[in-house]
Amino acid sequence: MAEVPVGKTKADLQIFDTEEDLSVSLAKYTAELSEKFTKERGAFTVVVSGGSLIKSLRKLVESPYFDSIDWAKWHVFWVDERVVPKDHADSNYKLAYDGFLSKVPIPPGQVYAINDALSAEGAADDYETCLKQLVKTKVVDLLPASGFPKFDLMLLGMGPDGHVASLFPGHPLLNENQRWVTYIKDSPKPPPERITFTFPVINSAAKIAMVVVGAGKSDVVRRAVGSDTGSDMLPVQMVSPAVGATTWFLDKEAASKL
Ligand SMILES: O=C(O)[C@H](O)[C@@H](O)[C@H](O)[C@H](O)COP(=O)(O)O
Repeated sequence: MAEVPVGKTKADLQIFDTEEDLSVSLAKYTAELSEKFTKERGAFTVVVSGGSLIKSLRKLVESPYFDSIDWAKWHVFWVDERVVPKDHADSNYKLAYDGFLSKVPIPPGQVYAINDALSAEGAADDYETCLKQLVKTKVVDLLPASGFPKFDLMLLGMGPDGHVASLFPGHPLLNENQRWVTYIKDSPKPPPERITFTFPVINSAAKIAMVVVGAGKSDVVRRAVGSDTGSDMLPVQMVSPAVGATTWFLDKEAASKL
């Protein structure tokens, strides 16, 4: 595993021959963190994105992880969600439920979907209120230095334009530094209305896994973890945990321009 400078911090870089190999390693990494945080905190707070990431979590529902993980300690959140009903084809909840959550015994009350009856603004407020409550009850950790929630693990994907969560290149939301959860109504990637964690929350996480697969992302991977810094800072280049660590899981196509 190589350590490379990314933004202000260093990140571990793992490159796999195939996405299949990547998914095996991602399951091992996640299971080890589940054990560590469950032991340390009595809970494991996991944040997922939408997109291809969910498919790459498939090994967690297989042996040996299905049996060894203490699923009852898991609390699952979304780094971003589309403002659509939970049974809509565009829903990140539905994607994660169908591909992962329906196959593991996480207590349903510990799976924090957005309130799909609300507007984008209302759903962002509601999700932030829910997180604040969970910080109060110490289910979610707090990073005292930042005053933002410190999730144990964020499993993030990256778009071919370098977006993470629903934080898109050049968008004013990149500079949001007060809110924990905010909303966007003009997402360049459809559907347009979404809610998203902000950078201060992402960068307060204990561990971040950036999971990126395919040749279509190789240029942005080079900008993000290579020496090619370019002019404008891409959202993915702003992923820079204050006290935590980032691990990149790349297949060889995504890493082909490094
Ligand atoms: O709701 C979303 O659109 C996602 O959360 C988004 O941020 C995603 O993670 C990236 O776009 C990567 O998606 P792919 O891995 O499918 O390219």
